[in-house]
Amino acid sequence: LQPVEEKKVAGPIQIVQANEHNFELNATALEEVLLQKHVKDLNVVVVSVAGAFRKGKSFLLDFMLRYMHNRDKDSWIGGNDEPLTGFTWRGGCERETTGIQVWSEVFVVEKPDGDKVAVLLVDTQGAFDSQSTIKDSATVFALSTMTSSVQVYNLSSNIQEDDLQHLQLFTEYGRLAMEEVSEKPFQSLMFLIRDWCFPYEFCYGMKGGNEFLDKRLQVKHNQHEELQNVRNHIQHCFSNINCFLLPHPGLKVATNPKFDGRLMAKDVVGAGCTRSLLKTLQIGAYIKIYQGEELPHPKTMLQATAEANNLTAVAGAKDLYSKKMEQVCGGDKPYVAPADLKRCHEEIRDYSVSYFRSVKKMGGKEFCQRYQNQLESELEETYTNLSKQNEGKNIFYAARTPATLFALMFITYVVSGVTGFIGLSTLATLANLVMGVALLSLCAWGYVKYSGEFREVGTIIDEVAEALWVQVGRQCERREKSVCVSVCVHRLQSTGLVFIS
Ligand SMILES: Nc1nc2c(ncn2[C@@H]2O[C@H](COP(=O)(O)OP(=O)(O)OP(=O)(O)O)[C@@H](O)[C@H]2O)c(=O)[nH]1
Ligand SMILES: [Mg+2]
Repeated sequence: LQPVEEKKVAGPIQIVQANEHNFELNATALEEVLLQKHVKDLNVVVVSVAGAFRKGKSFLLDFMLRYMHNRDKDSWIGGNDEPLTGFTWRGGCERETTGIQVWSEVFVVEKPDGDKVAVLLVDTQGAFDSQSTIKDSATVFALSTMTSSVQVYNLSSNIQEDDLQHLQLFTEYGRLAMEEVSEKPFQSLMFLIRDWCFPYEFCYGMKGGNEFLDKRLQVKHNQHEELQNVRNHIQHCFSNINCFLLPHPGLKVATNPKFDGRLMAKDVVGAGCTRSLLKTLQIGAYIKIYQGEELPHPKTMLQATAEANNLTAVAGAKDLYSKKMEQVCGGDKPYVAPADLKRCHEEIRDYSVSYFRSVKKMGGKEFCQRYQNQLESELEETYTNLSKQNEGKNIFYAARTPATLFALMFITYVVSGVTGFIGLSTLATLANLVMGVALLSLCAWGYVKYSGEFREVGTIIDEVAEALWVQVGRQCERREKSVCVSVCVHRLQSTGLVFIS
């Protein structure tokens, strides 16, 4: 590839570079191509070719280049001895084109209405090669679809259902990155079917192609929903959809040169002539979106299905757990002893985990184990919530706060009486103050519980009362223990067997 500055001879320019599953835009190179003097003020028609790798995309673009150079001549297709040059293409099974390339020469074409437009040819990295992830393929396809006036979807021999499914996935990925999602986010799509072998059913070219496409994209009432969805999605994504059937180059092109590329090139160039220069430059903005982490990652079919299987099994197991626990400690069930609740939880948890394990899932052992761990921790969380709910049903538990406050009031009342009587007036005032606060808190707590307003205040009072309760409980326990120990010591001493100092 040649740098733009030294561009004397036209050639391919790498505008999107693929580095280790990351795509970077060479904005300067693109600007230089588009800001050439003779095209600066014209609308740009971007024609891009995308599809699976090794299917003759670059080869086709080179014929388009030939056509653009010789479109006034009759023999544009070139002689048998002329080697095909332009975007690099080659035979073999390994991928050739990477990232996105544009042809440095922008062709000025006059539309039938006399307006001039600049035509930019774009070659893209083939999808599904062995070095690209689904995300890489989706990114290249989506970027080229978003920025092109005509996206040529290069297919081999037929339109298969998986071709439509991939188109749906990739265009959805494109739509995600676009901010304003208008009804039809993309311009024209052309299915280009290479090596068409059934001219006796649908004749080669645009007419046969469109008839064939109508049949393929037809939505029927008795069709499965999945098939209808794919078709509706594609129809809703592009303002214009066409199809072109191309014969095998080895057989027909040589004998009937007026047919193949020329017709198609004319149609491609004639379509969607309104895209502006600005729109093309939006590639930069889109690339940033794809470099970020906001968009969901497209996945392989197996991975997506395995995730869906596992998530459904997790949801089923959780549902099972909730239903069974509902029967034990649901909203309308009375308080359960915490130990019993724990035992039930453990039984039901094991049951729902074994349900999860019994569901047939894709993805392998390790993958499923991850979801099982997730299920187990979610069940523990649900159990914690359920046991809190259960505690709330214990009326003694619920009465803890008012009981503590009452006790506090009673104690401070007695203390203030006694201290006042023996003349410790400061202590008596302090005790009175505490009693007042306790009374106020009790009133506030009662109001919160009755009205459901100011719940934060209620929570604070509950927490303070709980702390007091726990503290007093511990003190009592300690006292009980020390009494026990002293009783034991006393008994032992009285036996005369042990001497304890
Ligand atoms: N069967 C068949 N082969 C073709 C056709 N057009 C080109 N080829 C051959 O396909 C091979 C690959 O051509 P390329 O143009 O490099 O393919 P590509 O799709 O750009 O490949 P990548 O850049 O790797 O994605 C070459 O050997 C071509 O001769 C066609 O219409 N039918
Ligand atoms: Mg190529």
